[in-house]
Parts: sequence; structure tokens; C-alpha cells
Amino acid sequence: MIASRETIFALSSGAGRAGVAVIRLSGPRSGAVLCALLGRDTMPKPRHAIYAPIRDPKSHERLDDAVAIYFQGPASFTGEDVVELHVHGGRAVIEGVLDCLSRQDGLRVADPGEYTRRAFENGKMDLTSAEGIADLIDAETAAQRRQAVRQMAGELGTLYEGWRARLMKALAHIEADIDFPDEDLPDGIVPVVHGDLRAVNDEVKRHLTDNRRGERLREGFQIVILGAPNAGKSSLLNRLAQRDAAIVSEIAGTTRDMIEVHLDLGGFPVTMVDTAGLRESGDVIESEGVRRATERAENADLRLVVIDRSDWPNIDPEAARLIDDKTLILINKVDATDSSAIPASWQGTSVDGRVLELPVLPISAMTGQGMESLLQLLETRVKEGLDFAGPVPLTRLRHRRALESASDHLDRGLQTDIAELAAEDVRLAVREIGKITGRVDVEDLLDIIFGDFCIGK
Ligand SMILES: Nc1nc2c(ncn2[C@@H]2O[C@H](COP(=O)(O)OP(=O)(O)OP(=O)(O)O)[C@@H](O)[C@H]2O)c(=O)[nH]1
Ligand SMILES: [K+]
Ligand SMILES: [Mg+2]
Repeated sequence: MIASRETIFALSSGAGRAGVAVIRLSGPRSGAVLCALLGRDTMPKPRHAIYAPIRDPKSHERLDDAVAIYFQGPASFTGEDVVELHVHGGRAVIEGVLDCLSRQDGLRVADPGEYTRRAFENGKMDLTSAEGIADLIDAETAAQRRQAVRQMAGELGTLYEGWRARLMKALAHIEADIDFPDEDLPDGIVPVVHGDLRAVNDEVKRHLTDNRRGERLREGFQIVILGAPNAGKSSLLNRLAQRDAAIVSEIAGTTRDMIEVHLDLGGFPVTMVDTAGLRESGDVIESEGVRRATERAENADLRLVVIDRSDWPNIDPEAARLIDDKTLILINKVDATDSSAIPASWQGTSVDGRVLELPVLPISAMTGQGMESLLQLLETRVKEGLDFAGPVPLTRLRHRRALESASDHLDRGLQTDIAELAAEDVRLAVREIGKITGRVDVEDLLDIIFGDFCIGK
């Protein structure tokens, strides 16, 4: 526990008018400041709500009638003395209380993420749980919330700490072998240690080859809408977003920049991207739009290729280049013509020569025809891409990098017969995993990790 820290304060609830706002203090002066605001000499009983007027200790002006709770450290979120003031959520009330707090001795405004950082530094949680809190605050869909709650509750931390403990045990065996080569250690200890190392390494590798489910769930499933100019891409985006997010016109080349909307499909986050119609263009701006569209499509989780009914079954060569097994073909404007001749699937080959059979859906972005089937299919694809059963998946590039590095060290350690070399590799792997949970020197990382939080968290 870090002693004699500054006492920090901040608005912990959202900005703007609300019924109630929560202002939080953490640090050694919290209790004394609360007494000053309440005009009392004795500390309130911890974890009991008090409803009372709060006054500026100097001017005695009544700022609000508030509910105050005192949490005595270490039984608090940060592990320090914490005070929560539940005030009326009006701008002037909040500003008045924050202004009054800023004038109290030894108090300062909290930095972004400082409450959670103090909780980590005081041993209240490991780094993966702290990151889980950040994800929970950012969660926009039910699936994101579920993943973040599991991480916050320590599922990832427990998994990684478990691997670290097993590696440390193996390391102790190798070191014993080095230090006491003549002792009567059981024969064949090295093969046993090898088996343990290999088992952990296999688990780490399996965890790494998860198709980036956990990371993609945080980022959102990327769906890119592609097709020739005027195929109706922007009309489709607007229909899916249920608002006029993109400009629609009969002029080919209307969309140039990418337009993104965020959707919740069956509890999963989706980023839907409308793009410039694919064609060779003499216009520099339009060509840049086409370049960006192509690039974005290449990195997408799913591509929707929109084809005008009157062009079908011809697929524009620019769009055809981007077709692979992560593609759906949408025949648009079926309101204008007869759609009975449209087949349910399309057979063809991808640019790299693979034989493909892709779903074909007749739709009308104008009337909404076919939208229900499209949404159902999208939901299935998104679920396949992001849903998971079993242990909580890897959620961050930071964790991935450390685990990749740990696994590299283990690969090397498993290849050598020299105990000293194996020991060094295992030691490095232990360190890498320790960095994820914050067990080893991560001081340099903390500013980056907690800088992503907002003030008051
Ligand atoms: N009849 C009919 N017209 C449609 C449908 N979808 C789009 N349109 C019309 O087709 C024209 C082009 O639509 P957009 O949505 O702008 O097409 P786009 O693919 O985004 O075009 P660019 O951005 O220029 O590449 C507009 O006049 C739309 O009203 C449809 O389902 N049925
Ligand atoms: K257009
Ligand atoms: Mg458009």
C-alpha cells in the first residue's frame, strides 16, 4: 500500500444534467473533508448512507442536500479512504461542490483512470481486471458487457496467473537440478518438466489462435458494403441504420468517403461501412475513395457486395476481385423487376483460385424487401465470428504480444538440453505473463493503460 498519497476528487458519473451525480474522493483527507462539508466533528460510520445538507466549510453556504457514504480503507474501491457524495445532478450543483472541494487543503482533481490505478497499486485487482472495468464502461452491447464483466471479475487474470504459477514451479525444478546436480533428485525430472512446459505452451498457443474473437468483440464486427456506383450501397446503409446516415442520389459517384454506423445485432457490436462505388475514375478524390474502400474491404470480417438487379449476373470486376468466403451477394432494386429468376447462391472462384459458393439475397434497399432475411443472416455471421463458449478469450493486443513472446521463449526452452538455457527461457516467459497481470515491473505501462480511462474512473 502506498502511504501518504494526495487526496483526489472528481465527478464519477456522466457529464450533463441528471437526477443524481456522484462525486468521489479518495485518499487520507477524504474523511476529514466529509466532516467539514457536513459540519460535524466525528467521522461518520463507514458504509452508512447519511442524508444531510452539505455546506462550504468557509462561507457556510448550503450547496445541496446530499447522500454521503464514507468507506474506510482498505475496504473501499481504491483501498484508501473513499467518500462518495450523491448530489443532485445539475450543472451548477456539481460545479459548486467541485469548486468547493478544489479549495480544500491537500485535495486535487483526479487524473484519468486514477481511482482504478490506485485500486491496482493497492492490490485490489490485477491489471486485467482494471482493463475489464474500462471495457465495461465502454461496453455498448450485451455481448461486450458479458465479456467485460468476466474479465473484471478476474477470469483472465486467474487464467494467466495459473500459467505463471505452473511455469514458476517448473522453473524451480530446473533450478534445483542445476544447483544440486549430484543430489538424489528423482531420475527423469527433466522429461517431467518438459511435459509441464509443453502443456502450458500448448494452452497458451490455443488461447492465441482464437480468431481474435475477444479483441473483435471489443472493436465490433466489421462489415463493409461494396459495389459499383449507384448499386444502392448508401441506400442499404441507411436502411440498416434506420436513419439517413449517407447521402443517396441518382448521381453515380455520390459517396466518396467511408461512412460508418454502429449497430447492435442480436447483442453483438457491428460497424457497418458504406464505401465509394468501385470504378476507374479520373477524379482524384473519387479514386482515393475507391482506394480506401478496397483497403477497408480487405480487412473486413464480412463484405456485402451490392449488385444492381439490371446488371446481374454480371459482377463488376473491381468488386469481383474482393469476393471470397467472407462475402454475401446482394441483388438490389428487386422492387423494380421480377426477382423470381434469382438463384439462392452463386458459384464462382476467388482471385486466389478457390471455388466458392456464396449466398445470394434479393433485396430492395428502397422498399425494405428482403431485409429480414438479410438481417437474420448477418446476425448468424456476427455470432459465428464473435460468440464463444468456454473460457474468456484474449481481449487485447497488449496481452497477445506478451503471450506470443512467452510462447516463443517456451519454444526455445523446450528445444535445449542445457538446463541453464532452459531456465533462462522459462524465466523470461514467466516475466512476460507477469506483465499482463501487472505482477512484474509495469510502471512504464501504467500511464498508457490508465490514460485510456476518463476522469472519475
Ligand atoms: N428502385 C430502386 N431504386 C433504388 C434502390 N436502392 C437505391 N435505389 C436508387 O439508386 C440510386 C443510387 O442509390 P445510392 O444509394 O446512392 O447508390 P450508391 O451505391 O451508394 O451510389 P454511389 O455512392 O454513387 O456509388 C438512387 O437514386 C436510389 O434512390 C432500390 O432498392 N430500388
Ligand atoms: K449514387
Ligand atoms: Mg453511396
